[in-house]
This record gives sequence, C-alpha cells and structure tokens, in this order.
Amino acid sequence: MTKTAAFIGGGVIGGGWAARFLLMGWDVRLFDPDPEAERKMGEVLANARRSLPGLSDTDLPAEGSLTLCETMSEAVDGATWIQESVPERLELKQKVYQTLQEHCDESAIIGSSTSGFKPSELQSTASRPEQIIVTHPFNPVYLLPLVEVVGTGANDPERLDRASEILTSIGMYPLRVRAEIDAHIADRFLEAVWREALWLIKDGIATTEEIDDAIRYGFGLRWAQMGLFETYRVAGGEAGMRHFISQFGPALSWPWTKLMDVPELTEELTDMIADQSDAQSGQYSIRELERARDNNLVSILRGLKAQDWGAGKILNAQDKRVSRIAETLDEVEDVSQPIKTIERAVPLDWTDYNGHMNEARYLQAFGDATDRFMLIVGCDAEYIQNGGSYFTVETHIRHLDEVHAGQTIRVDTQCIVGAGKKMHVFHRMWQGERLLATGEHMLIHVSLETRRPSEPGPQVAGPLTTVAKAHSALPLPDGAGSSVGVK
Ligand SMILES: NC(=O)C1=CN([C@@H]2O[C@H](COP(=O)(O)OP(=O)(O)OC[C@H]3O[C@@H](n4cnc5c(N)ncnc54)[C@H](O)[C@@H]3O)[C@@H](O)[C@H]2O)C=CC1
Ligand SMILES: C[N+](C)(C)CC(=O)CC(=O)[O-]
Repeated sequence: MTKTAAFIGGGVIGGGWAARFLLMGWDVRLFDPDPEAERKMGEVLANARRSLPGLSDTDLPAEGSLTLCETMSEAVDGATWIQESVPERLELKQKVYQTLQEHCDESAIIGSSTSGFKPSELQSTASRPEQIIVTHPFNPVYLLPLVEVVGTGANDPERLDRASEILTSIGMYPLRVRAEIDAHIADRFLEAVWREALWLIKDGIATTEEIDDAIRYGFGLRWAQMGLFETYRVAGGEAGMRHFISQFGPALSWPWTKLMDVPELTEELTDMIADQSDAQSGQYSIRELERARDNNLVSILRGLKAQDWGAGKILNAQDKRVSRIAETLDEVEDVSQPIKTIERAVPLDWTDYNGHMNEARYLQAFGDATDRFMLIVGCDAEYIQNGGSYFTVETHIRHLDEVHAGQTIRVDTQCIVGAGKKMHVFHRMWQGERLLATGEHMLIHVSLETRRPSEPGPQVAGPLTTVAKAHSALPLPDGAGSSVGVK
C-alpha cells in the first residue's frame, strides 16, 4: 500500500526529508509558499538521487510520487507522516500546527525538525498536543541516518514507537531522547563547539579554514566512526576510561575554555567570519559544495558499511530489511532461468573521471553476484567457517555499455557447469533491457585448510547440481567462451 507523507517547509531540511521519503517509496506532498520552492526541491532531489540509492547494496523500493501543493490543507489531507520544517521561530511553528491540525488525520504523526525548541513548547498552543513530537534530523537528511526523537508526557508511547518504526523503515536511526531539553543532545554539543570556534576567530587565533582543518584532518575522522567516549576510552590506553579521566579531567577546569560565554555577533565579527569563509570556499557554489560533501559522505559511509561499524551497521541492517534478492534456492522464483543475483544502484564511489562506472567496479559487481550465487547454492557463512569455499581461477569481462551513478543495475547468473569441483558461471549485467556487460568466471571448490582443490560437501553439491541441470536446457549465452581479440 502506498504511504503518504506531507512536508511543510521545503528548504534545506524539508527538501532533504522529502527526498528521503520519496526515494524510500513514499508518496510525498510538499507545501512551501516560496515561489522558488519547486526549483529548490528539484535540485535537492537531483543530489539525493545520485547519492542515496547507491548507499544501499540492494535495490530500493520504486520511487513515490511528488506533488507540490497550493495549500497546507491539501498537503496534509490523509497523510500518515507530517514533517514540519519551517524557520526556527516558535510562534510560526505553533501557528502552522494550528492550521494543519484542522485538516490532518488525528492518527497522523506530526514531527518537527526544530533544532532547539522543546516538544512541550511546540505542543503548548496545539489543539491535539499528543500528535506533535520532535524529530530532529541532520543535514543532509537524505544521507545521514540520525534523527533525535523527543516527546513529552502528552505523547502516547505508542505514537513515539510508531514514529521510530517509520523512521527505521526509511533507513534512519531514531535516537530516543529520554527527557526534553533545549537543543536535544547533538545540538547542545555542536553549539558548544561552535561557540568555542567563534571565540578562536574573534580573538584572531585561527581562521575559518584553520578551524575546519583542525577538525577534518584529525578528530573529525575519529568522531565519524567512534564518537567521543569510545574514542577517549581507546585514548586511555590499556587502563581505558578511568585512566583517561584522571589524566585529562583536571584540564577541564584550567582556563582553556570560554564555553560558557558567547561572543557578541557584531557586524564586525560576522563580516570577519563571512570574509574568511568566502576566501576559503567562495570559489565553489553551494550546490558544488553539496555535491562534494555528498561524494565524501557516501565514501565514508560505504567504508563504514564494509566494516559493519557505526553508521555502516545501520545501513547494512536496512539493506537486509529491504533486499528482494534470494538467499537460498527455495527463494528463487524460477530455477530454469538465469537467477537474479544483484539489483542495486551504482554508488557515487564506483564512478570515475569519465563520469561513468569504472571498469574495476564491473568486476566488483560480478564478484558480488558470484558471492550471492554461492550463498544461493548453500556456500554460506557457516559452510565457509567449516572450511569449504570457492576460489575464482579465471575471469573474462566484456564491457558493452556505460552506466552512471544512481542508475539501477541488475545481474542475472547462468550456471554453465556445476559439477564436482567446478563452478562455471556466466553473469549478464543489465540496466533495464540494456545489456551493459557480461562476466564469465571459473571457480574451483577448495579446502580452506589445505588451500587445495577439494570436492564440495553435499549441502553445496546438491543445490549446485539442481541449478546446473535446470540451466543446461538454456542456450549457451552469447559471448560465452570467447577471448579478447579483433572481430
Ligand atoms: N539547516 C540546518 O542545518 C538544520 C535545520 N534544522 C531545523 O529545520 C527547520 C528548517 O530549517 P531550514 O530548512 O534550515 O530553513 P530554510 O530557511 O532553508 O527553509 C525553511 C522553509 O520554510 C518555508 N516556509 C516559511 N514559512 C512557511 C509556512 N508558513 N509554511 C510552509 N513553509 C514555510 C520557507 O519558504 C523555506 O523554504 C528549522 O526548525 C531548523 O532549526 C534542523 C536540522 C539542521
Ligand atoms: C545549525 N543547526 C543547529 C541548525 C544544526 C542542526 O540542527 C543539525 C545539523 O544538521 O547539524
């Protein structure tokens, strides 16, 4: 069943939310009185389309529909999820809830993107306070999984649970904040860092660029994967956290920090910061910076996925939830036909200076397809743990057409030989009906103990023979057995 979400305010954050819901298969309605709203939404969506689908190692649901609405009532009518992302002004947000609650379903969840207001402040003038919660995301919403979920005693816990379930289903990580406070958890932290950075600039100690370098070349990289406390635990050496606190704790009361005071944001200070920022990054447009940021985030997140760590673990769990590719022979719809072993979007980090998928990634995709084929015939993690596996001994790839970041590729796999130690497979890679590449691979079953060829166990030999027999009725694929040469 198609689900509908409404977005009130489609700026930096509302646009990012709308893009994420849309790419996760929801029908999206957007209300924003800005005459430029459609253009801005289109640009955010273009960025999201090139970066988000490729984060997943499996195909996402079909994209939902996007409707730009003339009125708030049209947007929220029948919506299950309503996300408010209007500017950070309490009276404006309260007025928006009053209007939208006249038109929305009582069961709908109304989430606010507010960075700083407490949910009780948002609820205080509402006709149904129990509907309103804080769902505070991070920019870019279509890539970063964190969303802080904050409620009050007025909210039924069931509504907060439902909100968390919906956010999880669109690949986010709902962090339930135990009690409402101004600026929730993450922004309390970010504001402290920001205040200290403003002092460093005002006092002429560092420029905007030097501050950014201090973060991105050092501790920012650590934070992205271990946060603060796990990082400091490691920094305490073998004696861990207790040692870290006793060694570095006293420094907190040394006169290092100005965290309690805020420098006055005078014209002069604002000009100084804006000028330094122009000198640092003025050669790029905001959209160029967004694309650089997205490229970097995708690379970092995919690195974390490979380690199944931090945000990468969240993404892997999401892939498992949404994957529609068979894992066992029983799940294969029709064994008499080549078996679908990959369906995914091309990630940003698979493309190269020619603006298309790099040749090495064709092998990666075919390698992933072979791994999935092995899983389907029973060569799973447990089988490998017990010492049996396959090694690839020969590969022939034909690159027939190009494909770009964000486009969906599909690989189907035909088993040419599956007998004894031999597994000879032929992969075809498609984009829709367009054949992009073929990969022919010979694999030999091995004992991981001796590292020598060995006969597969019955739990693999049985399913492999079934597939090989079923596929023996298929014609030999065009290009199979060919070698590199002039036509
Ligand atoms: N920009 C950021 O880094 C983050 C912002 N937030 C929060 O998200 C909310 C929105 O912030 P941004 O997207 O940055 O602001 P923005 O200025 O980019 O977007 C706000 C949008 O709301 C629209 N708008 C104004 N009045 C409206 C109304 N009555 N009905 C519908 N739309 C209306 C504006 O036309 C504009 O497009 C704020 O509460 C902010 O605290 C949360 C996380 C990060
Ligand atoms: C600057 N900000 C307070 C609006 C930032 C956030 O709320 C979260 C983010 O994306 O950094």
